[in-house]
This record gives sequence, C-alpha cells and structure tokens, in this order.
Amino acid sequence: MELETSVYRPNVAVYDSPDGVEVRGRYDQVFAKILTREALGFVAELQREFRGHVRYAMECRREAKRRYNSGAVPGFDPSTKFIRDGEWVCASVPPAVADRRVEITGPVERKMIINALNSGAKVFMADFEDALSPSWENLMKGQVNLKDAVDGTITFHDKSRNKVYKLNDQVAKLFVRPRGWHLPEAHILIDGEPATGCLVDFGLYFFHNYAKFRQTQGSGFGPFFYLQKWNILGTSLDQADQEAKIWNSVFERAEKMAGIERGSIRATVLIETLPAVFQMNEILYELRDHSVGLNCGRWDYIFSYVKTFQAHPDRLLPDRVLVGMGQHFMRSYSDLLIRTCHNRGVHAMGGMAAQIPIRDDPKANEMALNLVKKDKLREVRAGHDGTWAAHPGLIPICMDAFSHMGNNPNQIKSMKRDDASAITEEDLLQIPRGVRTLEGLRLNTRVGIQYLAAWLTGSGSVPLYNLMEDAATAEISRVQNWQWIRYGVELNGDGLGVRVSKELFGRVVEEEMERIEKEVGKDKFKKGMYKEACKMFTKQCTAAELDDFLTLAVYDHIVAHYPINVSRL
Ligand SMILES: CC(=O)SCCNC(=O)CCNC(=O)[C@H](O)C(C)(C)COP(=O)(O)OP(=O)(O)OC[C@H]1O[C@@H](n2cnc3c(N)ncnc32)[C@H](O)[C@@H]1OP(=O)(O)O
Ligand SMILES: O=CC(=O)O
Ligand SMILES: [Mg+2]
Repeated sequence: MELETSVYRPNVAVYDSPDGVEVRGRYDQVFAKILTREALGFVAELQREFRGHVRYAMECRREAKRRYNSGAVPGFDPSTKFIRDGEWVCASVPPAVADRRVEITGPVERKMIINALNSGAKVFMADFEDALSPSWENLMKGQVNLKDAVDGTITFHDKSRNKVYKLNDQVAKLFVRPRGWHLPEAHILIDGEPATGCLVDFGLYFFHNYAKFRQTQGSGFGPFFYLQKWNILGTSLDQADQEAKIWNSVFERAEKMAGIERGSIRATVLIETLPAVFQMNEILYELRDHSVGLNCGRWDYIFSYVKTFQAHPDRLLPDRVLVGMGQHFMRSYSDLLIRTCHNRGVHAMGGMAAQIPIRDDPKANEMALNLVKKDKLREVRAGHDGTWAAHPGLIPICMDAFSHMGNNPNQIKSMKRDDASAITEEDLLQIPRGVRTLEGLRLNTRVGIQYLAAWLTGSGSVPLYNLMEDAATAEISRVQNWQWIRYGVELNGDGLGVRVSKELFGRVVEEEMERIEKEVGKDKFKKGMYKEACKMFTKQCTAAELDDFLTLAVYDHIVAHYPINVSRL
C-alpha cells in the first residue's frame, strides 16, 4: 500500500462514515482502507463513551493548575496511601516483551518504521506524539504504515537513491504511542465536535491490527502501547488516578469489541509530569491488568517542572543544558520509578539521551557517544530494565551498556531498590542547581524557533546542533524563556549581571533569526516557515499566561479541512 505522495488527487470522493461521523481531511483511496465505516464506528463508540470522562479529567487538570498557581506543590495523596502501602502486583509480563533492554523510538514515517524495526532494538516505539507533527497526512500515512508493518508487507522505495527497504526476518516488537489527551483531531468530527486525538490514534490502530499483531508479534498478547503526558492529580481517590482509569476502561472496551481476553492489551506509562511521580503506584494499580511498566520521560518531566511551578518564582531552572539526570530531583525520580515498578513486578524503563551520531566530526561524535554510554550505564546500574535510543547508530552502545544485565531479560526481580523507598517529597521537588546565561536564552530561542518551523512543515523530530529535538525538548526551551522573562531573572552565569526582559528577548530573537538564516541558507529560510514560527514562539514566550502546550496552541496552523458537500462514493 505504498503511497504516491506527489500525485494530486482531486477531492471528489468522501469517506463512508457512520451516522454522526464527519471526516474533514483530504480523501485518499489508501486512507479509505483505514477510515472504513467499521473502524470509524469503533472510534465513534470510544469517543461517545469516554468524552465526558476526558472532559472532566481536563477540568481537573485546570483545577490543579489553579491550586499550584496559588502556591500549592504536588505531593503524595493521603487518600491513596492504602494503594501505596498495599501488597499487590501487576499481571505478569508477557513473555514476548520480557526483554526490552533497548527500545528505538521514532515518528510513524514509512522508511523510519522499517529502519527501526530492522535496527536490532528489542522494541520500536512508533510515535504519534512528541516525534510527530499531527497533520492529517502524517497521521493517516502513519496508520497505513503501521498496518503494513504489522502485516509484514511494508516496503519503501527511495527513488533518489534507488534503494528498496523491506523488513528483516527478525524485527523489533512494536509499541504505539497515541497522542496525549489534550490534542484534538480536527479532521474527524463526531456529533459535530472534533474527536479526541488519542482515541483516533488508538482506535484506528487497534481496530486494524489487533488480530494480526497478537498472532505474529505478541504471542497471544497485545497490541502494546505507550501512554503519556498524564497529569494525574487530585486529593480524592475519585480524581487521583482518573487518567489511568479512563485508559483502562478504553482497553477493556476494545478487548470486548475484539472478543479477546481481558488483559491482552498492555501499556507502559511514561512518567513525564511532576504530579504523576507522586502517583506511580496509583497508575500501576489502576492499570494492573494492562500494565507493562513505567518509563522515565525525562524531557517532558523537565518541562512539567517549569509548568507546575509557573507561579513559583523561587523555583526557577538553570540553563536547559544543566538540567540532566545528575540533578537530585531527576535522580530521585528515576530511583523511585525503579523501586515502584519492581515492587509491582513490571519494567522500569529508562529514557532518552538527546545525543545523536555526528557524521562529519569524529571527535565530537566520540564525545557524544560517550555521553550516551555514560547515561545508559547509569540507568542499568541504577536498576532500569531497558532504555530508549533516538537513532539506530546508538543501538550498539545501548546494547553494550545493558549487557550489564547478563543473560537476564530484565532486572525486575534482582534490583528491588528498597533503599529508594526513603525518597521524600522534598527529594522529588528539589530545585535544580546551576547558572543561567545569555547563551542559554539564545539557545532556547534558536532551537525553539527552528523546531516550530519544522513542526509547521510536517517534521516532529529534527536534528539541531547535534541533538535530537522533538516536542518535549522544544517545550523546555519555550517555558524556560517564558519563566525567565516573566520573573526578570538575572543571568548569573555570564558575569554580566543582566536581567532578562521583553526588550532583551526581542533583541535576542532578532539576532538569532539572523543566525538561523545564515546557518540554514537564504533559500531554505525563505521557503521554510521560520518567520511564522518566530512570531508564534515569541508570542508564547512573552504571553501573560503560559500556554499549556506548544503544539496545542499552534495546532490550527496545520489543520487542513476539505469540502464535505460532494457526492458519496
Ligand atoms: C522526548 C521524547 O519523546 S523521545 C521520543 C521521540 N523522539 C524521537 O523518537 C526521535 C527519533 N529520532 C529521529 O527522529 C531522528 O533520529 C533525528 C531527527 C533525531 C535525526 O534524524 P536524521 O538526522 O535524519 O538522521 P540520520 O540522517 O543520521 O539518519 C541516518 C539513517 O538512520 C535512520 N534513522 C534515524 N533515526 C531513526 C529512528 N529513530 N528510527 C529509525 N530510523 C532512523 C534514517 O532514516 C536514515 O536512514 P537511511 O540511511 O536508510 O536513509
Ligand atoms: O517522551 C519522552 C520524554 O522524555 O518526554
Ligand atoms: Mg514526552
């Protein structure tokens, strides 16, 4: 089902949708094989059953934001102590994914899917969130690509290099990461309202692939998912774990529709918001029949630290490059996650080092690879059961570091980390140490604008200054700028004693735009969306109120509706 992307097809046909469902995205015969009446019907059922719960969960997030903005800080919920203290374990890990020592991640792009599945990693996390710009074309092609991947028929012909890509005999196990709850899908209206993005991603993927996946990949289990960007909060049990509860119910609903055993679907939840670190037991408890662990989503976690404390001028971050896993609050988070997961019998996955191979500079390349190696050795020695790799070139290093586990598929039983039960709220909230510099402000600006320009033109993950940048890392640049401008912080690492202001930021933006133009070249600069990205990024950094998500605030710019009043097929 390879797509002829360059061929223009007039929009003369429409999708065959069930009652109440309207597809406003471009028609394509290949997309129509995904957007069948039955598959859309399943998505609509999920939407109708869960939209009220999702709306309530989003309102709870807003309520929590009001509390944090009034001075509260996140902590362990006294009302769920019985869950944290209780003796329970999650369902046992499916044998097919017992060994997850290296997981490669990437957007649901055709060539990358094939490369990732062939990469030698144990798992491929196919991403509809941080690494993907959620345009209609990207999302629908992503669904087509995943279906072909699960069917084992996926191929890709790189015409410029006359190279054909196809799957090896041995491939990584597939996990799919749907979008977060906050993102709508404006191209699919259900009862007149945009569908919830993650229910579209999950529903379409599950509907088309569950049977084949369980047969060929999951040995009777699956499909497997990554879930993320939760902000589970609240002071009553009713609210506390509701985002986990909703997903659990979605899984049960899907299992029922498919007629497969309860507990077939398994998911790893990324702990990537500050409030969620206090609810790791609660999340596992709610998902105990569907869980296969937690993961340290370190980049969104850093973003969440700033977001949660947006009204706390006493908790400002140092330069972004200084907020690594060595900071006390980050180490405490990773250690407590390991202890929690192993106590409940599931994987404690590590996270992503941002370095990627540097082709044209062997010395810089060696330094980058050494940083990755150090990060992975820290993870495996701490007790993590596996890690993430952003690029196939990093897999040998990650594999080598995790050979520390010997012949064991994981460390669930051998690294209990009981010592980490002493980790306190103070440990998890400790303010990161380090200085703030003008170069930090410049780098945030340069990276934020270039990332947004890429996202607006369809790329959700890009290499910038030899690092992987995606929605999560770009968020840190945005909110850190916002925080520094908002509180007029002193740049105390330069010896200049300058305070950040809107005027200083304005000058930085101008100078960094000139630099970007020089770096990318006049032609690319003109053709790209740098000016638009600059305007949007500047607006967000200087807004009176911090936008919740960078991508949500600019989503309208990638929505492309098509006329619907044309003849049916
Ligand atoms: C914070 C988080 O959420 S982390 C998870 C989300 N982020 C991600 O998943 C990022 C994944 N990584 C990537 O997107 C890419 O590696 C980038 C953008 C960082 C770098 O991309 P590039 O500069 O194009 O990589 P490069 O040119 O070195 O690629 C070399 C080859 O490796 C392939 N490749 C690179 N990264 C990946 C990947 N993650 N998965 C599969 N293949 C990959 C390329 O397709 C290319 O293949 P080819 O030689 O057959 O043409
Ligand atoms: O999704 C991963 C992260 O680090 O954010
Ligand atoms: Mg993330």
